Amino acid sequence: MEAPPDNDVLWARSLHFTHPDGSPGLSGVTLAVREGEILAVSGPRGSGKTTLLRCLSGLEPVAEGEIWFNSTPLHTLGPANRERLRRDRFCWIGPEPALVPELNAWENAALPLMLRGTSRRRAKTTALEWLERLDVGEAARKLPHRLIQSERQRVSIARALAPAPTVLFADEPTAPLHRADRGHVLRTLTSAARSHGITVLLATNDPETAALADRTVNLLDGRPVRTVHLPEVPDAEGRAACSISV
Ligand SMILES: Nc1ncnc2c1ncn2[C@@H]1O[C@H](COP(=O)(O)OP(=O)(O)OP(=O)(O)O)[C@@H](O)[C@H]1O
Repeated sequence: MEAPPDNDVLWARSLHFTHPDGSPGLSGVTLAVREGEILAVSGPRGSGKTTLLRCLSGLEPVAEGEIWFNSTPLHTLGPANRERLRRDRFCWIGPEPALVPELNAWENAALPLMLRGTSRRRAKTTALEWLERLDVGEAARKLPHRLIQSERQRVSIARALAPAPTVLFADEPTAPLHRADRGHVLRTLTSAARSHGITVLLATNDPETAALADRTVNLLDGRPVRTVHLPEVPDAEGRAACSISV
């Protein structure tokens, strides 16, 4: 078992994952993510993007393969240590906002900071700054049920960025937003990541979203594929691009 190169913050080798009901999830995924990199994980619906992010973040233990976070082997950590690592170093944004219903917007956004030991006062200041940046500052004192879906998602994004995690896992983070709002929220997310050196894994099947990343890994049926561009051919059956497994 060999630790990954120093400049890779996350490194996975030959990951295999099968869902509890026997459905195939991942078959032999190998990838490296550099520190501060924004990596898009792209592919059609059901190609395994969410599964890959869940495995890399330690939410799902893999059946086979290795996952390294810096020099820590995630694949051999017990549940308590995995949980601690996830709390202290990772943040997650899902396609649906998942806020604590009893806490207002700023308290939700401040929660990960307080769990990491930041004082309530400092956590509140930081949370309010992030809510402002994401255009939901005015909703800071509202409970989640008084917010519309897109506001709740902005609060989820503020909550994920506020602690400046080492790695941010963002699974279709702008799915609940109107198309017109997506650009602003994604730019806020990517510029925050770049200015704070946050490494981002961004699952998306939207090419415009993937274009904001430094690099894209394409998945198909739980394995990475490479898109090969072929020269245009005049015949009607010719294809300009195809994908091959690598
Ligand atoms: N909990 C589960 N139990 C069984 N099969 C699952 C489970 N979650 C996902 N799958 C299956 O695993 C495959 C990969 O799903 P996954 O959600 O990772 O894909 P995805 O690329 O993120 O899709 P989407 O774009 O729709 O979110 C799919 O065939 C899916 O039906």
